[in-house]
Amino acid sequence: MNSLPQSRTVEPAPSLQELQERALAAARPKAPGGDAAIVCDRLVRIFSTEGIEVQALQGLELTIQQGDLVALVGASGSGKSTLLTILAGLDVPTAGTATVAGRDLLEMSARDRLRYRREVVGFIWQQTARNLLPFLTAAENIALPMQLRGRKAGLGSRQKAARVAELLEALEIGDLAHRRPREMSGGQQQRVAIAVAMANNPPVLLADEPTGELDSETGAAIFEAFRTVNRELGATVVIVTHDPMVAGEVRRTVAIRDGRTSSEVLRRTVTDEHGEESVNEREYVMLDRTGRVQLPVKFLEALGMEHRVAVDLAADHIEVRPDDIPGH
Ligand SMILES: Nc1ncnc2c1ncn2[C@@H]1O[C@H](COP(=O)(O)OP(=O)(O)OP(=O)(O)O)[C@@H](O)[C@H]1O
Repeated sequence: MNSLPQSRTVEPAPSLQELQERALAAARPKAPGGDAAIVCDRLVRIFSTEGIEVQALQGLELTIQQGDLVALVGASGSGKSTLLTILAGLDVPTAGTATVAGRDLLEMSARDRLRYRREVVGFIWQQTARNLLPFLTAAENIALPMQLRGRKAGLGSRQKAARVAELLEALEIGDLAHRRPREMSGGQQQRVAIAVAMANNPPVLLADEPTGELDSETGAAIFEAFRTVNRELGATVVIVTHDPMVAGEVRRTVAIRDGRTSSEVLRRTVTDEHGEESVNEREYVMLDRTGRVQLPVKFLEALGMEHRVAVDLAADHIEVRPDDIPGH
């Protein structure tokens, strides 16, 4: 893992007018999360079954900017699907706040929730058969969410047909337009499912293990389809995955551990002085508002750290060392 190169550019001193404008901008009230597409703050979800409580989310914090393409990873049972179903409006958190495209997920009425699921988020399940209606063709499946939107809010029939054609072309599935799901492969069904999820042009697209039932080559093609949707249709895309290929291709991978976001890997393409491009990768851990961080297990194991560690403040960083007076 390499750290990002330090920039040595010296910026010219700002003018008085620029300083005044900056001060005014800083004083203006800000919307929570700025222009973020998704903001979760201290999100908690507790399931109670037969007197046993499971804390699936334990104060999760997450901000995803508009236009981002993010992979959510984590061990089985860490809370990924719970988070995704809350963001999809299919489940309600026990406590905390969650905002998607400006909608407060805890404050929505049943009617708002239905509209939210039709217009604000698109969702793709792992099970290919669950995403499409078996008796409709691909084109009919894609048109259906637009029809369900109702006459008042929806498009006219010519506009709907144009949108279906646009999605068929963008996802390169024009040849499947008149096929029913049973006449398509699993990968083809998932590409149609992405088109269905994007039919009403939602700002956010969520997918739970979308390549889980596919071989790696087909999975790569599906991932390319998500990239197309992100780049060409402008959707913010969040994919829960175990697939190392998917996690290795996105700009940002967020790891969830025990119901909290624990670490992140950010990737950037950097160009050196010879014009050579390379991917720079850096791992970050999350710092919550009480100052807690979850250090990577592999780091702790490498230095045999447990229970108590020594911390010191240096000029521009904090040092964490193994306990230097064990036994006290
Ligand atoms: N409806 C439910 N009722 C009771 N417990 C649940 C429910 N849904 C999830 N859980 C529990 O919450 C925890 C988190 O589950 P979740 O499905 O979110 O994990 P995950 O990270 O998506 O796992 P996987 O990768 O295996 O899908 C688990 O302990 C799970 O058993």
